[in-house]
Amino acid sequence: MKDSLPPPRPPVSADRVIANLPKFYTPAACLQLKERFHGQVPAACQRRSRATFGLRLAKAVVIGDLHVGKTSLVHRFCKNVFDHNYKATIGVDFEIERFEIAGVPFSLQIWDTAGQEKFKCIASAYYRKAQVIIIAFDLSDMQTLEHARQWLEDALKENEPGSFFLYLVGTKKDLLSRAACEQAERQAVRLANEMLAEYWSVSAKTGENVKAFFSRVAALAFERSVLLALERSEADWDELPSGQGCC
Ligand SMILES: Nc1nc2c(ncn2[C@@H]2O[C@H](COP(=O)(O)OP(=O)(O)OP(=O)(O)O)[C@@H](O)[C@H]2O)c(=O)[nH]1
Ligand SMILES: [Mg+2]
Repeated sequence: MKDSLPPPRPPVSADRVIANLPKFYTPAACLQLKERFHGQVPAACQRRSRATFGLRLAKAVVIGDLHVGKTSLVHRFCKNVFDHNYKATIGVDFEIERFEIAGVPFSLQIWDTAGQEKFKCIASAYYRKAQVIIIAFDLSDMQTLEHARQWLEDALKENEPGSFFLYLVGTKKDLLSRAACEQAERQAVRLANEMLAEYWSVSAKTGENVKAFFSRVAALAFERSVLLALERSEADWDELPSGQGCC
């Protein structure tokens, strides 16, 4: 009997433990202004807090022009590395990052896609059923921002509007002066508002805002999945024997 139990999961690292809703980058373009989880979320999680929850997962897909820094962003977050050399992504790649949010295990499956046109048809097959779409552009090459709308259209071919959280992320912040960055951000925030996206500026090279960004992504996806689960089956949820619910 004892042998059939799955081995216990190693604890998540301290910087993947999220107790409160991480803050937005700018109130000018954010998905939620509030700084706490929805009231029902901590309560629901606490009810099951001592249970061994089934692992919950959200799918996040990173898209955007070639060379904007999608792979670098994902590698900085998942492996804490940065490579100056450019190696184009072929098709797609993915990483899984484990979090503990409000005491509950939650994972982010991060799909890193190729920006090169010739790989687009392979990559777009992986957009489906994404809870999160991250459109990356290069702050030092504003042409890549102009293509963000097209990337959103591509994502909408595979997903219903409103079924995913949308983030617009300006990369390579380290390459710009403060004034140049502010100017680029003004343009990006305007577009983020039109697209109903949350805006972030990051640098994979220095690591600036990378953890904060992905923590925010994971926490908002988690909150939505708990609220949806509660909405869908409040009754089932309450009937589950302790230890078998999600939250
Ligand atoms: N200075 C600086 N360079 C960066 C940053 N992020 C990425 N780069 C560089 O930009 C180049 C492209 O980065 P990638 O992460 O490979 O770009 P990508 O978007 O994944 O490209 P594709 O896979 O072809 O779509 C590489 O030479 C990186 O070293 C950053 O934050 N700062
Ligand atoms: Mg890449």
